[in-house]
Amino acid sequence: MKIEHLEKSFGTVKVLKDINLSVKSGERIAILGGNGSGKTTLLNIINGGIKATGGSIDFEEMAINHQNTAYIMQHESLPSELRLQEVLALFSRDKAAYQRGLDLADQFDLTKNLRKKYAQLSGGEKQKLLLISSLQNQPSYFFLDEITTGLDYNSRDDLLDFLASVFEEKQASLFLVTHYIEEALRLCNRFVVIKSGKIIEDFTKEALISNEDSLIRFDQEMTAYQAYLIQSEQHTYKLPKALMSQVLAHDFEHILSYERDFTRNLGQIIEGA
Ligand SMILES: Nc1ncnc2c1ncn2[C@@H]1O[C@H](COP(=O)(O)OP(=O)(O)OP(=O)(O)O)[C@@H](O)[C@H]1O
Repeated sequence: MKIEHLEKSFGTVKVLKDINLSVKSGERIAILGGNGSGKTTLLNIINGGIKATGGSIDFEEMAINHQNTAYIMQHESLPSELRLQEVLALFSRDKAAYQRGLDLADQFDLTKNLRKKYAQLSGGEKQKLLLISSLQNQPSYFFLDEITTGLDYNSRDDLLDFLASVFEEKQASLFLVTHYIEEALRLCNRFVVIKSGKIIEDFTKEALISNEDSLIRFDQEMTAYQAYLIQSEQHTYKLPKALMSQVLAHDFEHILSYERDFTRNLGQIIEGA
């Protein structure tokens, strides 16, 4: 897919400016940036939800349509009276997909809630249901916008592991909007940073590992997200500086396990508090 000189204005306000991006099938792109930088708007234009006001997108061999796409938005919701089981039935493409949905519900500990209405589910359970209802149809293209917000630590960890295995098994393409560095590192192989509607960084995981300049810029851009990760749980924990020295030492695998352990430990502290 080739995006050239893409622009989007709402009224007189230009929120995306001269976006240029070439995307290969199977790339998993994290779209990062501060609040209001234009991430969701870009995601919505690529998946056809809204129209750009300038520039072009040539999808080339990427045939994105309703059948092969998982599209999960921030704060998405379903009719409150629908039961969990009914949601799976409604969204499944065929019988096999419905069965996959039930199996996934089991895997995510939702079987006990099958007859509960959507309105009766907790925030995290609603989010899991939204994901399962898409995953059951085995999509090839994923548009995921802040999908783990509201999940507890273990559910988030399980979900990321599960999505990582889905992406490994299937050469799926992913556009992921997230504020969590750990999530981006675990799921994506390319990182695009947007600031005030412009792409200011665009690098692959390999470049991130091998190029110290990228690492330093990544560090600068990511500082806000690391703080967000902690603040979002209303705790005053700070991510130790040691993490960044690991990044600079290119010890990538260590960072991943470190962040995972850190997140898990923090989860235990909060749950035990
Ligand atoms: N329908 C709309 N009408 C007017 N302005 C809009 C509309 N949708 C988005 N905007 C504005 O466009 C800018 C970019 O919004 P967008 O939702 O893309 O940001 P974001 O990077 O996803 O932010 P966040 O991290 O807070 O979710 C914001 O200033 C927002 O207020």
